[in-house]
Amino acid sequence: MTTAPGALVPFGARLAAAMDDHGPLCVGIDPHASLLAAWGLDDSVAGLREFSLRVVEALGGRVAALKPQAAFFERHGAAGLAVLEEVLAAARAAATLTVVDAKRGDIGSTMAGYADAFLADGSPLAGDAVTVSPYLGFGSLGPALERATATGRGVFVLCLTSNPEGREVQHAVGPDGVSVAASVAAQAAALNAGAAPMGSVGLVVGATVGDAARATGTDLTAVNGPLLAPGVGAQGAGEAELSAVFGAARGQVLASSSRGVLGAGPGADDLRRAAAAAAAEVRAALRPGA
Ligand SMILES: O=C(O)c1cc(=O)[nH]c(=O)n1[C@@H]1O[C@H](COP(=O)(O)O)[C@@H](O)[C@H]1O
Repeated sequence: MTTAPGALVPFGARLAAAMDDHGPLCVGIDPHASLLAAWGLDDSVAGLREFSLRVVEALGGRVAALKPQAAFFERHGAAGLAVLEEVLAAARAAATLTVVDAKRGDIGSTMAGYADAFLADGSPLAGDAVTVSPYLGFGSLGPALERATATGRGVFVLCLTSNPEGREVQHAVGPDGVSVAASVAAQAAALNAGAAPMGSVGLVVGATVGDAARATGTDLTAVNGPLLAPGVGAQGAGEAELSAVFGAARGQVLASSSRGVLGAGPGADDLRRAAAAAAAEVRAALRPGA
């Protein structure tokens, strides 16, 4: 891809390049208290900082993206948010894309506040993309979508989540006969139309959802945006599950694992080995022959 000097490269293009370079694996930074204990760290801000920065240090420049889960930082208040800021800056310095997993969603005027926090240039909490929730109506995400476009960032909209409870909302069918998930995917597809190599409006589709896309009439092949697939590793999904869920859409998938990789720590080499094994497994499912 050639780009004019100084031109904004959209998130979708940056992620596609990172997936080509490093394989389609994202590692989630989920500093559970139990993981901190297993690493010999306290469940404190100092432990949180040590854990998260060690993950960035070990895996920065080696995976397509890192995905810090905001809740584990927010639970420590301002000091925890300061650590999240540091983690995002460290990943940026390591030239590694970040997805802030915040799952935000609110009425449009408040969504603008979240867009300022997670998608604005100069915000210390802005990574390269953020996870958002469409359950106040897809249109309520407008301010985030506009801000992402303006700043070359991306969003991942929850579509078919990896937890079994998600079905009661996502599989529901509206008066027009279209499921909620299919409607979310179609609206993302419309926003990504014509983007190459792919657009910046991604979906979250869990690697554990089996045939949910077919069952809900959700056309993942038409999305033309990244499909973030959590559920690899600790939630039980692997090569077979990824192949079954994504089929012909597999080329757009960024598979994500948190505990499955983090549990191998604290040693940097152990983390790298676990990430490499996870990357090989997801590559076999998503890019066979690559
Ligand atoms: O948006 C997410 O990242 C997400 C969506 C989803 O459907 N399921 C899901 O597990 N996640 C997140 O992905 C991570 C999964 O962690 P592990 O189960 O440890 O790999 C957690 O941070 C979840 O919040």
